[in-house]
Amino acid sequence: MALKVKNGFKRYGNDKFVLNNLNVNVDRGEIYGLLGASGCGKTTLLSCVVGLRKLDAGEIIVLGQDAYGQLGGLCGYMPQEISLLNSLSIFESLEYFGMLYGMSSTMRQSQIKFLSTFLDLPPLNSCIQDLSGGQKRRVSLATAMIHNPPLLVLDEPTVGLDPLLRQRIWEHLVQISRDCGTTIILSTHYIEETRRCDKVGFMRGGQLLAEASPKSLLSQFNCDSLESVALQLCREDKHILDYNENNYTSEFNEAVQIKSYRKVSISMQIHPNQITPVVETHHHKIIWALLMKFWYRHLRDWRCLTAEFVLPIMIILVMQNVIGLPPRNLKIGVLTPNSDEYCINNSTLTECFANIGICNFLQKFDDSKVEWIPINSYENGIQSIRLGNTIGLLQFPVDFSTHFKNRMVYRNFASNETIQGSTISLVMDESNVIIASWMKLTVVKKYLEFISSIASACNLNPAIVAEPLKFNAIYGSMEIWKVISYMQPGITILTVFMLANSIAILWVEDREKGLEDRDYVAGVKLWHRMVCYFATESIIGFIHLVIFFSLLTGVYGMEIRGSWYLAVGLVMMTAICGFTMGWMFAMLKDNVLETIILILFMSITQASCSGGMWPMEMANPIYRHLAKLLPATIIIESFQSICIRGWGLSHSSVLNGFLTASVYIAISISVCFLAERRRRR
Ligand SMILES: Nc1ncnc2c1ncn2[C@@H]1O[C@H](COP(=O)(O)OP(=O)(O)OP(=O)(O)O)[C@@H](O)[C@H]1O
Repeated sequence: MALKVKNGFKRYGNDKFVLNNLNVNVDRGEIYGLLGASGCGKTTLLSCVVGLRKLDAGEIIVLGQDAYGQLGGLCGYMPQEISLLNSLSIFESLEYFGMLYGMSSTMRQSQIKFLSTFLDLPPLNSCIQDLSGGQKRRVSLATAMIHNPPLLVLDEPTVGLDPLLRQRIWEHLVQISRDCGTTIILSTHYIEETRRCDKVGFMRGGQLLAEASPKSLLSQFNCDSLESVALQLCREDKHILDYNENNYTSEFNEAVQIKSYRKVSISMQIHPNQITPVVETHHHKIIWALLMKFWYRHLRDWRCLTAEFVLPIMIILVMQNVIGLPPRNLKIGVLTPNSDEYCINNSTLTECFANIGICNFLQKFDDSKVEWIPINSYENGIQSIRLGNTIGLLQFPVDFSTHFKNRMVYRNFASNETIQGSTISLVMDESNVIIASWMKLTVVKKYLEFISSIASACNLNPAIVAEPLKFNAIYGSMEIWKVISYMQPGITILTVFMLANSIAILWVEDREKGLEDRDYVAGVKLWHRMVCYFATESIIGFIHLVIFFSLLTGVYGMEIRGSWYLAVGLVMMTAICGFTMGWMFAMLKDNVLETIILILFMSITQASCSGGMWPMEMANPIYRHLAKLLPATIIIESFQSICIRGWGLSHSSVLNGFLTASVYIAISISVCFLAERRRRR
């Protein structure tokens, strides 16, 4: 027996049973036509037959294999959807499946030649995405038949094909079933074409109403067409009270009731080839085929090319040219009450107190960063800020130079008038806190330079007037506002992680289009996919690494003070961690949009809470602890320690980065296997 389903039950979640105590018997070499209304459970039954789903209860024996699982080369499966990769050509698609089934190159070539003539396929170099619906179905049928399997499971194979081609296909199916003993199980909505079947099964509400040869059904029901038999079977089904006869064309109405199994007769056809075939899996050919597919897809799909190569370059360019650069052309109003003292002596700046003018102070500023806008009154200065024409007002009191000189000369004995007359005031638009902070820091720095130059001109040690504070850097730079050097390691890790994560989208897209299921039936296991994704994604991760390191260190002066091996190793571990987590997302989600939202959620959370852009020391303590659960947090800290501090593996901070990545990789892979087990139930 080729297929035996005994008391099969199946339902999705807690819904009603889709297969409800179903019994099906298909002999070897038989063509079995499965008929029934849309939604009666034909596809569900076929997916259980090919091992995509498990029955909830009951028994299913396929080609003598009392096991649920992949049939590999034993079965050729044509699902209802096209389920072919759009970016491959017809030839590549057929080659791909031929390789999955472990066919030799010569066998593949001769089968492709035969099928392309027999099914009247378009030129073999045509891309799948450029084919019409009918052409795609023919290619899909060809891929199911490429390896001459002992069992063909075809879900609506002739939909959308012209009558001549349908006729040819039927002739071929009859021929291979007679000559090669191929068992063919197919579902169709064209009732009359199943006259050529050895047996037909009428399905309704998850059960078979009848199962017999077309001839015996016609004589049993005394009808001249199978369509009339179907109609009569429905009429006789007394549980269906509201059946509307006029609505019946090629469909049954849906009704799910528990009914007793009614077998009309069984046409037994014994074929000499009754030995149970053995499922053979050619692991190396499967991996090679998958690698070929992934490679072509990555090279041909512009979305992959953009995400993988253009996006990282764009991120670096945007980051380096936007974040952390000093401001340019900040418009600051400057109020100097009596303009004649603006510059008291512009010629001999080396004389004591000759460089004490307002202009000497303002000249300390970089013209490209600050643009001084002369203002004639305090009110106008404030108005100018309110109107958004300037972002601040630097106000000098009347006789600033004289008072400032007196303040330096009299020091402790300076009067209040002198102190007030030498005090510069700055009013800022504080709505932009980053610009305001930069300006205030810069004014203090320039003020210290200003008085230091006055001290030098008066033959005093400038250190006397400097602030009595000394700052030193063990790691990092003393340059104020060098935020970018803090962010570079974080952004590298976050971007590599996010890009690697996005593999989940391709994986789920394949599942949505039925590619994953079709591969599964052909013998592709989860670990095969993982090996191939590991190989391709590691290469892509390495390319990202080269892009990041060459641009950041080569062009933008990022320093790697520690070991390059460690830095490269950690970024590669990040990529692996990112794509294995991507696999995990893909195994947990079935919808592309949900997957994109999940990746976005992960990326945004990590970007803001992992310490890559903003130090977690400044975060709420609860968040600070929670952030440690994000994979990027500890990895970023580790990468910062390697790049900025030059630390090695002996520092726990660096070691923890590698350990964290390893733990997340292990968790993700384990979840994938668990999810796969659950999925195939
Ligand atoms: N993955 C799923 N999750 C939940 N319900 C499902 C799922 N797949 C199918 N169903 C439900 O199971 C029932 C049977 O679906 P199935 O696809 O097997 O019918 P069918 O006879 O093949 O229909 P058609 O002829 O239109 O292809 C339908 O009611 C459908 O909504």
